[in-house]
Amino acid sequence: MLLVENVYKTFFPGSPNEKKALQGVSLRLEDGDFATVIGSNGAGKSTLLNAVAGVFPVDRGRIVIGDTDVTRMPEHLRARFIGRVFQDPMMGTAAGMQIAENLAMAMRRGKRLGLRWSENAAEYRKFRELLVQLDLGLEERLYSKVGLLSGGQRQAVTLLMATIRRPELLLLDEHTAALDPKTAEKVLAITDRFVREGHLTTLMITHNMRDALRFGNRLIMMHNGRAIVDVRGEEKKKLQVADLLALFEKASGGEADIPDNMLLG
Ligand SMILES: Nc1ncnc2c1ncn2[C@@H]1O[C@H](COP(=O)(O)OP(=O)(O)OP(=O)(O)O)[C@@H](O)[C@H]1O
Repeated sequence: MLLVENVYKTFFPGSPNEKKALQGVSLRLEDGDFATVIGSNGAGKSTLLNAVAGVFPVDRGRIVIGDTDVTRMPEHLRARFIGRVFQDPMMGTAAGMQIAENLAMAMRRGKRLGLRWSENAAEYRKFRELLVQLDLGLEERLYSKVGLLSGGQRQAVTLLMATIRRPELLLLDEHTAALDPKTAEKVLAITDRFVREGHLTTLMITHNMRDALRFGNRLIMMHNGRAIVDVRGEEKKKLQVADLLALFEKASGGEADIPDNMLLG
């Protein structure tokens, strides 16, 4: 469960560069909810994910993950509840380490690495099985350095790392935007499978309206630092891109610019 209650965040307050990024955003995800998040450029989507992850303190409001009020919890402690995948495939993995070492690190999130941490045969068997699920042939490359993988392969490994120990919450910030369309499709399919099978509570930012409609059981639209539309279930299933554009227009009072990359999706 994720509760975001009336959260505000202003960057550089009181200065000429003041930016009100979140202006009373509220939303609640139930266990297993998979919400896609769309919105115009600068709507506050990434800021929302960063606020939830604890990258910076919020000015007002409350954030609860599961049973824990994390509003004042520092990012490194919050990390034990959260799996994250960023847009940049270089960010989630350690390039100089093997795939197996990266996965071993993710298994021990927040714990000390034991002396024999890289020699656990049972664990390596498990890694191999998990890599088979990705269907990218990576099970044969357990000992390859992650830096040698393609962007899509790296994102898939990052996704595995983010979910290898079931997180209370999975945050995906345009995690396929930097990939070519075919690879993006593959990583999205893996994402969808992991989220469904793990019944993971998930927030996925996307610029692609089609993806926002195809995936998840909830769709949240942000504008001016607020969640202005929240459709779910059957209502979401019936939505088409044209309906989404109309909703966007109406909910933003006609003032939101729809980015081209959102339309192209
Ligand atoms: N760390 C920061 N310091 C200062 N301003 C920031 C910071 N992070 C975000 N902002 C500003 O807050 C506003 C919201 O940004 P945010 O990145 O959350 O939007 P977004 O909806 O993710 O947009 P996009 O689709 O363009 O990525 C923007 O005006 C942005 O410039």
